[in-house]
Amino acid sequence: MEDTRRINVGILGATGTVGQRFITLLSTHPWFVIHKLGASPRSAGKLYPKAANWKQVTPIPSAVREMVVHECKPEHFADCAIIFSGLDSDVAGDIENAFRKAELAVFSNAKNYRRDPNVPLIVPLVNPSHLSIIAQQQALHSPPLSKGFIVTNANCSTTGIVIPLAALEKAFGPLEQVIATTMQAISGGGYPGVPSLDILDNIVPFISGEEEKIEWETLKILGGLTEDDQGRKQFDMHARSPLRVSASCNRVPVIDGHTACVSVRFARRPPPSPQQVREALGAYTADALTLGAPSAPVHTISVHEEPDRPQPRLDRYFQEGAGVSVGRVRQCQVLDIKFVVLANNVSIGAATSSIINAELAVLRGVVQG
Ligand SMILES: NC(=O)C1=CN([C@@H]2O[C@H](COP(=O)(O)OP(=O)(O)OC[C@H]3O[C@@H](n4cnc5c(N)ncnc54)[C@H](OP(=O)(O)O)[C@@H]3O)[C@@H](O)[C@H]2O)C=CC1
Ligand SMILES: N[C@@H](CC(=O)OP(=O)(O)O)C(=O)O
Repeated sequence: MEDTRRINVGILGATGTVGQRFITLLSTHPWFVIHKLGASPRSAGKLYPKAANWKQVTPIPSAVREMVVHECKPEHFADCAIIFSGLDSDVAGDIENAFRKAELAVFSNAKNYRRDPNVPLIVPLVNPSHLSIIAQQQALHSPPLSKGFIVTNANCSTTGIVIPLAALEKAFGPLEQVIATTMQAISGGGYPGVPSLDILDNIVPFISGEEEKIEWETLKILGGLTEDDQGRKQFDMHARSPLRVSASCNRVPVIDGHTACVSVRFARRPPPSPQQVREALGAYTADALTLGAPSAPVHTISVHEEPDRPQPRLDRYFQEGAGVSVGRVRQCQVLDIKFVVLANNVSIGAATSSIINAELAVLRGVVQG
């Protein structure tokens, strides 16, 4: 039977890089209907095409061409069941909290609440079960909430790295050590981003705060959600694995698509062979797909045999940007296995993850339409 649900959604930061991707994806979504748009006071009151410096390859969808942009105040969004946030992190903390307090369900791309012990940090192709902490977040809020909550998705580089790691952990047990070196696209910094004179003909070997985020977020995502003696849920970074992560981050002259070279040591000895790793990665199916999330990719990981893949220009649209591409799986002479992974930072690294997270929350009955 056809699923005919229609759920009104609002987009905060609708004029930005991630906000534009939200609009493009949501304009054809089977359940979600774009109902309200929000951005800064500079954009508020303007028709969307006047407020946004549209940078997508497809035109502004007709659904938003006549919409007026609002200030990001909950009263303008009261008739939305879901709020997607692509807000600048300088303002996301206070605004998202105000929306939660107003009993709105917020799905955020910003970093502000990722470390909150009652906020799930969800890469939808990895740990959707962490949505179960929402009830505790609502109960511990002052005053307690019945519908409002915040769910975050991960940093875009973390997302690309953690998906193959989850597949390896599922197939071969706990991981002990991970060393990752990223080559991150310019779009990761939002628009206009790094000045052209800094990034053309160049590599910038520093992205503020990025290495710490990859090293910490990976542990929260792959870690377990355990209960203490009083039945209180808590994220246990090492419940499932004794993992330690080291990241080095670089900005490179690529428009979209974050690449990472990753080396892994497994806890179990002997470790799997490169061929076993290839097979496990290719066989990985995210629970989000089996649970019925409409935006979940049919194939989570594309495994390349060619020696020169993945490449951002060729592989960033795999599964419309919702899957990740892995290649160069081989033995590592220091740890066990090494490979290269590419993820579309503005799709599965940002808007697509938020959208799948919201779909999963709807399927769990945490959000009502
Ligand atoms: N780009 C990426 O690949 C990824 C980004 N993220 C995160 O997503 C968020 C958005 O990133 P991105 O789209 O790149 O950033 P942009 O700078 O492109 O967009 C920021 C958005 O925030 C709005 N904004 C700024 N100030 C205010 C304010 N005072 N009140 C309300 N709205 C405001 C802007 O509105 P206006 O146009 O009116 O100024 C704009 O819509 C960030 O937190 C970022 O860290 C996460 C993963 C990946
Ligand atoms: N810092 C990332 C993008 C980003 O905004 O990350 P975060 O959501 O963790 O702040 C990049 O530059 O590619």
